[in-house]
Amino acid sequence: MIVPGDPILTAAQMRAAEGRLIAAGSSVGELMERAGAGIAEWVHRLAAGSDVLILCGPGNNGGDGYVAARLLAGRGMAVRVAALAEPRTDAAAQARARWNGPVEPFSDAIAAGSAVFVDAVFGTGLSRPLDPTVARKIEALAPSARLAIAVDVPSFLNSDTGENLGSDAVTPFDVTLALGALKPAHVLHPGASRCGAVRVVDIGLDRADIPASVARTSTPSIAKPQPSTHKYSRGMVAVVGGPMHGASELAALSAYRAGAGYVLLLTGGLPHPPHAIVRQRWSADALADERIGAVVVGPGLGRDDRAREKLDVALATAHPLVIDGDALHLLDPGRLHARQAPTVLTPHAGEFAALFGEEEGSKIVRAQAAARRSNAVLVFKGADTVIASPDGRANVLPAATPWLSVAGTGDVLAGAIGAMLAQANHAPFEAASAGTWLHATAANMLNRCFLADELADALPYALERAHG
Ligand SMILES: NC(=O)C1=CN([C@@H]2O[C@H](COP(=O)(O)OP(=O)(O)OC[C@H]3O[C@@H](n4cnc5c(N)ncnc54)[C@H](OP(=O)(O)O)[C@@H]3O)[C@@H](O)[C@H]2O)[C@H](O)CC1
Ligand SMILES: [K+]
Repeated sequence: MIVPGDPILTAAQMRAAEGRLIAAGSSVGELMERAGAGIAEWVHRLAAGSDVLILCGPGNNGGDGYVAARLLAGRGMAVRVAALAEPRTDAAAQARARWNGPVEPFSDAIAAGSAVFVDAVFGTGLSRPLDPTVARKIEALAPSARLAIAVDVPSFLNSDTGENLGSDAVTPFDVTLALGALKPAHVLHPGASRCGAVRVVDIGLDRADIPASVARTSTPSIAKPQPSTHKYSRGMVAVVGGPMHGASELAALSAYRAGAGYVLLLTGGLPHPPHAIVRQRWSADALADERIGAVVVGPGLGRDDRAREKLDVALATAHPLVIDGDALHLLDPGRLHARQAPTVLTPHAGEFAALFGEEEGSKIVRAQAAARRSNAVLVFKGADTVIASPDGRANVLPAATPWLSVAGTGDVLAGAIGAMLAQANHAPFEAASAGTWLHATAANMLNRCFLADELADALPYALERAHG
């Protein structure tokens, strides 16, 4: 159901992949040549004849910069190079030696500026916060240039976490050329919002040979109904209601709009449109129907004893379960180990911290750890939503429109995931990834101040894209 997306590698995984290429006969110098050639190609295309300033650091990121400078000058472009420090690796020293032009001191380069700024100061080897004067200099150059291009990652970002190790200045690049593969800094905030357009430059890594357990979510492949399909095989979703009727109504509507064949809303409300939602009063045996493919509990549930009782009933069923909103406040994640059926949790940052604490590590690492601890699929929501499975796999959703930050969109997400989960053969990680993708894609299509109801109504258009 989910087509594997672009892999996202940590610095250690990149070094290991590089090591395997070297063991197979390549040299660091060759890899640097490929990286430099890829960068030169992009810079040549984007600079359109403008003069270029390349800032080089002491490691192999700087080495890539020297190679790109040589190749761009060879193509007749006006290139200036400035260095923060002398090269400290053999490959970077060789690349520096093959650059025939002058190397300006760092501070002079800043003063002169340039139309196109290429940041090759630090890449995956950044190991600590930047010296404030260095940070300020890089951060001054990027906005003053017509075009700012980062080699591998903007030099003030922790590649593994996306954390800003520069000053407090917000310095967005226009383009980031990720070498060999995406890194967490390209998809996790605040890093993701500093990278601009991210393009992966091929440096010869064999896709089959690099870890694919963490990837950017790609377009899912969701099956269309067939002539033999009936409402229960499309998926029956039960939404457990509570005192906030609107929230559970939204989740129910969204489950239909994401393709469910039957939606049961367990609430005390009187019938009202849309009449397709089957409303039934809550009772302890309301979830006994074996045809139910997924239960959504949490939107509008409340946090009182009655809500707790409903959550307990839902947890005790053998149905796949989406636990969202209020139910996350009532949940002891340790209890989920006893469940045989799949469980999906959809916390935002505050709910995540309340459930799992403020652990160290990137959002990906924290989501993976929480998934393992709770034996549930985690949808760790935010501008950089991470979906993690207890088996270690994780997907990071490409950035969605900030217009999603409006009441009710979480309820719509819970319903969409419920619909995916209820369909036959949809494993929970794939269902959660597909549901979040549909939700973000529908929001991107609207891309204006929409109501959560309208977001639910837009889901079929996103679904059409996933039908291939
Ligand atoms: N992995 C690959 O497949 C390839 C990667 N390439 C490029 O190489 C870089 C990674 O290169 P590396 O040399 O490991 O690291 P960096 O260039 O990012 O920088 C390391 C040097 O910078 C020093 N450092 C680190 N943090 C700071 C800081 N805050 N202030 C000052 N100096 C810092 C570090 O010093 P240490 O004291 O920490 O050792 C190093 O001297 C990758 O991003 C790609 O661009 C290859 O070109 C191709 C294959
Ligand atoms: K860089």
